[in-house]
Amino acid sequence: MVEYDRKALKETIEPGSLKTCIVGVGGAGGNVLDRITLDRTVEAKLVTVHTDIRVLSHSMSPHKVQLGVELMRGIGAGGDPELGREAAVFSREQIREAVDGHDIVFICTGLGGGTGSGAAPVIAEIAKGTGALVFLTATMPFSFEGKRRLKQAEESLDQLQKRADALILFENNRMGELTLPKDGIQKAFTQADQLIAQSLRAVSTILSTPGLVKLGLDDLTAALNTSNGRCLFGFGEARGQNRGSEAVKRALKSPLIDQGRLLHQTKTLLVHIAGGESLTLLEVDAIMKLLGKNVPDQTHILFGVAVDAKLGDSVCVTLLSSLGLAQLNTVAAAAPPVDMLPVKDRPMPSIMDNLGAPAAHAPAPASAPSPTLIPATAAAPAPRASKSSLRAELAKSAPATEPMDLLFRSEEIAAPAAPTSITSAPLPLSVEEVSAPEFEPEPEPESFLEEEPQAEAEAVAEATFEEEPSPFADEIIIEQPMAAAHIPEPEPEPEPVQPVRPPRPRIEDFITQPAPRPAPLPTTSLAAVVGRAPAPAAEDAPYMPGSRLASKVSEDDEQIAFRFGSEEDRGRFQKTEPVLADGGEDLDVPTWMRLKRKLKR
Ligand SMILES: Nc1nc2c(ncn2[C@@H]2O[C@H](COP(=O)(O)OP(=O)(O)OP(=O)(O)O)[C@@H](O)[C@H]2O)c(=O)[nH]1
Repeated sequence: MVEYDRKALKETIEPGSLKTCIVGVGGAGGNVLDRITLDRTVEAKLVTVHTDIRVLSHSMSPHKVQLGVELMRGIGAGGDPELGREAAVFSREQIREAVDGHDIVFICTGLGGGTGSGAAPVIAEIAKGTGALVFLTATMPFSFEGKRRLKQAEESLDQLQKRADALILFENNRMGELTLPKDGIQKAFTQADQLIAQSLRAVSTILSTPGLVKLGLDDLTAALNTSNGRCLFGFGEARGQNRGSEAVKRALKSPLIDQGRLLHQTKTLLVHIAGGESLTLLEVDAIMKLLGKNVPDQTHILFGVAVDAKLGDSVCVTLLSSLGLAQLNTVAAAAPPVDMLPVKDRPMPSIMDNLGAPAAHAPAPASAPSPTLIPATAAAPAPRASKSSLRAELAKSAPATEPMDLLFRSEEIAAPAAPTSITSAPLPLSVEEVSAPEFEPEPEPESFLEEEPQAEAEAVAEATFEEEPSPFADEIIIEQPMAAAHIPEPEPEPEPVQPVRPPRPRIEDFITQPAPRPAPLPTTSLAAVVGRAPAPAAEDAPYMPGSRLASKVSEDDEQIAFRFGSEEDRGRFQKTEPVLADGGEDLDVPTWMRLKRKLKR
């Protein structure tokens, strides 16, 4: 019999020995982090990062990083992922400092906006660079938020897929169903945040708590590995006499698995059972049997059990899987309610039955396919359930051969490991597992971090803060000749035009009062000219500098043709005959000069 050396296990992997960091990015990520901070149930460093200083200052998390301080000046990314990305690249050193030295980094965000969608892929890249395992927990936008947000979310997701080790995606649409329509959006968000926080807690517990039957990153990625998949997550906790079955029922009630209906479609389901010292094998067996009635025979069940004294007399059941988006929508619309599903009389393979079986790795008979359990063990007569704890039962009844390898996979964790590399992080994970042949080797994503931060920042600052051309610019230029046209005396030599933008006229000036006009001219003004001529109706309108009206030339003005006097400076064309275009403008004269020289014929 293989002795289960509990002390040895404790010495090698104390709960919490894996250092975990949770980074909430942007508004949605920050909200989830606030929830986790309030709950105080996850042992992790909590860091909120945001471009928006106001939101950041209200965050409850103990660590905060303001992204792109000089670049963004504390203002949010305004829904532009490009700005979010640039801000994160700008603050890469602060991000690295925050996540460095952790074995697992969870990045939690809402996709679709600017900061989360833009910064999360950069943060994922930085975190991976420190050697951590990177998990992304993200929401996809509500459909009412429009196609642009969805597109931004999908583009960001694409970048994240190349950088994170596993993605846990939630549909905000589905989480909106957690509340009654009358409850209001605030409650919908709160519920959604609670669920996300719960899933983060569950996943970090699964990864960091030493288990009797340990689940690792490979199991997690297998459960979540569906193309364009959305997370199916259920969690139940119960105490008391029927705590096992009660916990399963609660987990199945999760709206994210649609009262258990969606489990009928999943190919892989991760089941994690955790309890205090009093957890019995009988309870684990009963939980798995109950679950067996809710999943198809072909489902690949990844199964883990952990005993954690902190749980006291509680039993917790976590269900984790994923389903493709299209499938999710069709199933959710078509599947019958769980009550209407035929109760399966198929017996679930019993963990109790399996204990003590010599042929541990014998495949299940083809005629009786069963949900694949890890560890998969062959059927054997069930030992009588006793009141003793699960550990004691396992230790007593486990065979002396290979199965214990599987049951105590956590022993693998004890292998000495350099802390900086992902593959050597103290997880039951090896290079071979990561690059298993069923996974297509993906090309390395292009790095966000190649440019020097300062150069990048300067380039962005230039691009970001350059003033937009005034919509009134052309009118303003046209306005100048209109005023200058009435100068009776030859002007002094015009100054070369400086590339200085004229002050932008304010809209109020147009509405309430005339904008400041050029200095009054000694003889004529446009008003005077127009007054002398039989003015068309439109000309009676108040003078509005910058408007099209100001540049409009009446029939009479047409006759005020443009002709240069002999003393006019025509530059290098001084000695040639002017080339006159329609309206009498000399096209040989530079435009800026010509426009200032409209003279009465
Ligand atoms: N579940 C949940 N989703 C949210 C919450 N707030 C926002 N979202 C979703 O997350 C998306 C991004 O919103 P924010 O996180 O506010 O945006 P941001 O990433 O901070 O980006 P900017 O505001 O543009 O700087 C939205 O389109 C929503 O779908 C929240 O509190 N809970």
